[in-house]
Amino acid sequence: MRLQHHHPRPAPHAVAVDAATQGNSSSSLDLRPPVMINSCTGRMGHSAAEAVVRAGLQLVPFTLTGFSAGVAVSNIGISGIPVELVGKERRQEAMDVVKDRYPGLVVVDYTMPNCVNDNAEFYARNGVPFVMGTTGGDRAKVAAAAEAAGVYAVVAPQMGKQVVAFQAMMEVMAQQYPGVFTGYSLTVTESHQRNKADVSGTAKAVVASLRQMGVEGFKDSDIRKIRDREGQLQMGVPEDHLGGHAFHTYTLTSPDGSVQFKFKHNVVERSIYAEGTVDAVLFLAKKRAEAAKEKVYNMVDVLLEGSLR
Ligand SMILES: NC(=O)C1=CN([C@@H]2O[C@H](COP(=O)(O)OP(=O)(O)OC[C@H]3O[C@@H](n4cnc5c(N)ncnc54)[C@H](O)[C@@H]3O)[C@@H](O)[C@H]2O)C=CC1
Ligand SMILES: O=C(O)C1=N[C@H](C(=O)O)C[C@H](O)C1
Repeated sequence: MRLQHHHPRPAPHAVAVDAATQGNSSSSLDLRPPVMINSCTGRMGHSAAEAVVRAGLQLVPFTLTGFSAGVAVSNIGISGIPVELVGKERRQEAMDVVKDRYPGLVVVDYTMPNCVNDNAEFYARNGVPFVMGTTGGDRAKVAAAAEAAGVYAVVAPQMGKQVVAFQAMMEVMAQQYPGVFTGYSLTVTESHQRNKADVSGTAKAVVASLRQMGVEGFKDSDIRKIRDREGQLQMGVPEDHLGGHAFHTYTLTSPDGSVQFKFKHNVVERSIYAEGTVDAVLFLAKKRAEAAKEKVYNMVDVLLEGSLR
């Protein structure tokens, strides 16, 4: 494994451009941090890594993986950049190397719901700011780990600007008109690619706002999760996007059935989240440079600050 070898600190092209045009001040470097993405082996991690490169930020050429030691997997390439895979058994060693070679880095996590808390605690313990894009886990514990370590973090199940704006609108509606949908019944259906492990984190967030608007008796487990091809096609997912989509429909019906509201957000592919991820990284770098008192944010905070491009 190349981790053992000493490499001179790289001079990333994007940072070098900044340094040349902005007088090489430490703040210009801080505001465009190197980014480590865990895991570039996954669909979302791969897409976010491409967006990082597109944005001219330096992609750290190491990525944590869910593969165990001994499993034969080869390293991967992101937009022509070779990225070395690091199994869990060597992740601390890798993080020590990465922190040394890429000072000021920000970490992005797109892994699996079952490792959200372990990963958040790992980043917090290492004092590295992180964007937790992975859904699931105990979200309060993720925030608590970052707070306790004094580490900046954006924790959000949804990074897509326009969907985040919809979430924000629902939060505002809940604050302004609590109880407006009292007595209404709710159904929620979401469809994602077949191997999405958990129920939509975005749907859960929107349902939380709908509860504040008066919807009663609706549990997260009532969200209808579609993962089969037939159900996906029936919901209107284009056939060539069965492998990468996020369709959501929320239906509110009045007690006598005379009024119905439907909210939908349908996304194919992953670029909307990947671009939002870069915005979250830049937002965290800014918060760190400002030494902001608040440490833990969500994407609505990023949107409200005008930091979503
Ligand atoms: N916040 C947002 O806007 C979005 C969030 N997501 C969420 O991101 C997560 C990942 O989604 P996908 O990329 O589609 O899944 P995926 O299954 O394609 O990728 C997950 C990757 O994580 C790796 N992994 C598993 N355990 C790991 C560990 N302990 N350390 C490092 N890597 C590990 C796996 O090997 C796999 O390559 C899901 O929770 C999904 O809901 C997805 C899209 C947008
Ligand atoms: O796994 C996905 O794909 C997505 N996950 C997020 C979620 O669970 O809300 C965001 C979006 O729905 C895509």
